Amino acid sequence: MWAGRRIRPYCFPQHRAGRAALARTHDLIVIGAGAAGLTAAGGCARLGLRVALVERDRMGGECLNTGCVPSKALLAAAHRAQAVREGGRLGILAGEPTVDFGRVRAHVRAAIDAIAPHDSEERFRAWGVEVIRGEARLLDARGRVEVGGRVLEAPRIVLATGSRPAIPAVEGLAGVPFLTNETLWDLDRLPEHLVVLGGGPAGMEMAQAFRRLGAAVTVIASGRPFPRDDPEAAALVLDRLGAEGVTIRPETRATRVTRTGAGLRVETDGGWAVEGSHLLVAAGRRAAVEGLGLEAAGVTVDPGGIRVDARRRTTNPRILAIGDCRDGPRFTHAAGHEGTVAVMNIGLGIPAGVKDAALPWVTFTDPELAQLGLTEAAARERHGHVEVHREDFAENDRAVAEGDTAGFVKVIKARGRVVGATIVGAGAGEMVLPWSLAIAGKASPWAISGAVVPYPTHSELSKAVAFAGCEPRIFGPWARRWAGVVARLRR
Ligand SMILES: Cc1cc2nc3c(=O)[nH]c(=O)nc-3n(C[C@H](O)[C@H](O)[C@H](O)COP(=O)(O)OP(=O)(O)OC[C@H]3O[C@@H](n4cnc5c(N)ncnc54)[C@H](O)[C@@H]3O)c2cc1C
Ligand SMILES: NC(=O)c1ccc[n+]([C@@H]2O[C@H](COP(=O)([O-])OP(=O)(O)OC[C@H]3O[C@@H](n4cnc5c(N)ncnc54)[C@H](O)[C@@H]3O)[C@@H](O)[C@H]2O)c1
Repeated sequence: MWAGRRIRPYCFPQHRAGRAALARTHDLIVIGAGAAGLTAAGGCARLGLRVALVERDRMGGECLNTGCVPSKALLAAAHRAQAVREGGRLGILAGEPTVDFGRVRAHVRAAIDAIAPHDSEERFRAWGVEVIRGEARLLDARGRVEVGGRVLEAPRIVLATGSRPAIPAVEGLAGVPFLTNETLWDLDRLPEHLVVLGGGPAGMEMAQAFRRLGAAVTVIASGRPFPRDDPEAAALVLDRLGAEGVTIRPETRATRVTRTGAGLRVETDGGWAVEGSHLLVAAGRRAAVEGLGLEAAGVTVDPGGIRVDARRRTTNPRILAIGDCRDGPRFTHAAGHEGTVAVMNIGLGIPAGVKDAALPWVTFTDPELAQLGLTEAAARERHGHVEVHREDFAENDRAVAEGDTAGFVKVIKARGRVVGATIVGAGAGEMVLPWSLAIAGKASPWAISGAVVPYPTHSELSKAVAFAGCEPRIFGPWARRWAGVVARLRR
């Protein structure tokens, strides 16, 4: 990719001797020890750079402590409860499960504790990272950072400060005790009736988890639930949630929240209202940039987060912003990937950029909802004419044998290239890899269709949908003509 181009190293200028270089305490300062910051700090330290990693709270950030890990652990417990409930369909009669919420919580805690050493201070110190506990603040545009009275200085800074829950402007909300992903895990009993504000992945995953654990759940979403996903795939998940008893009010905006004797009451713009015991606000995110000194450092913040280019440089090119704090998609794998891009830019001087074309995301409801690249609608808007190939789970022997046939794989091509894939169904998240490679141009549908895939697996769906696109060529006029010649020679 870089052949023939003169590479201007984007690494620390060790060659620049003199006062400024000597005053520098580090080669790189990383602020925030979540998925993004840990990847950047660890990678650069392992290349031999002097790295400071500043964290004001828990190592591992949101994903480990209040996001992906606890939510997936809670969903796992909820899915077990549902499997017990639904066993009768396959002849296993167990009835309504007893949910011991204390033990569910212990399972969630144990999952966090088991993964925590991976993100621990000890692990990063062993790689040579100086882990500093405290709140960091940029002092100027030159690369000076203050933490607890100590001033650090480095030629490059990586901002990886993550995001916080966005609290919508709803009358009365500030006056009632509501939950967010930061406090949800402290609940010591199952809510009787959880009202969820927000129909994105965070709200919908928790809606299904709490419903399956036995709570009544109502979701209020100001727009279409799963707003970024393929509507047909989203409808399939919404149908399942509805069948399980989750009440969903789409296109409904919460306007007022008041306390009631036992809980709270949420009023909405349509005049409809609901009373619940608990309220979970999962209405999007805002970049965590308060008090960070961005103005002094010449770093611009847009409404969606810190403004960055493809290399994740901010408006101050010495300062990169990666992960949830910048404007863009907010996922752990995106944060980690951007950490790697930072290592390439800062550690190796390679001007690598982030390519979003094959970005996957998965919502871990049951059925799972996975999207890579463009949805069908987005592809039509961008490319005009598109080719769509689809295979239903109902056609897959494994899905039939397991009695779980809701779902499909849809692959979207534009000008012969795969530009997007939607997978909804059991284990959809585990099926993204071939399509990620196809969108990145590293595997062709032809290669996927020719792979030998074990029977019976859901992976056969990917092979089948790839084959559907190749079928006209395989059994087309040229192949038939050639087969005719071969047959005539043998007759
Ligand atoms: C409920 C929920 C479930 C999720 N599930 C998934 C999932 O299944 N898959 C997925 O891909 N994504 C998921 N996400 C999104 C994922 O958690 C985030 O995209 C990811 O954690 C972002 O990582 P990050 O490193 O950018 O930020 P963070 O993990 O938020 O880390 C930022 C760190 O910076 C620290 N910090 C901030 N300011 C300062 C400062 N001034 N000084 C020092 N330290 C500072 C913070 O304390 C924090 O530790 C989920 C999110 C939520 C809310
Ligand atoms: N499986 C995953 O990868 C996963 C899971 C959870 C969260 N996340 C990430 O975490 C972040 C946060 O997720 P999220 O679901 O909170 O955000 P989101 O932006 O995806 O969804 C926000 C939802 O809140 C609704 N909303 C906003 N204001 C409202 C109001 N006043 N009344 C009613 N509804 C309102 C919107 O209509 C939308 O449905 C996202 O960036 C997401 O990518 C990822």
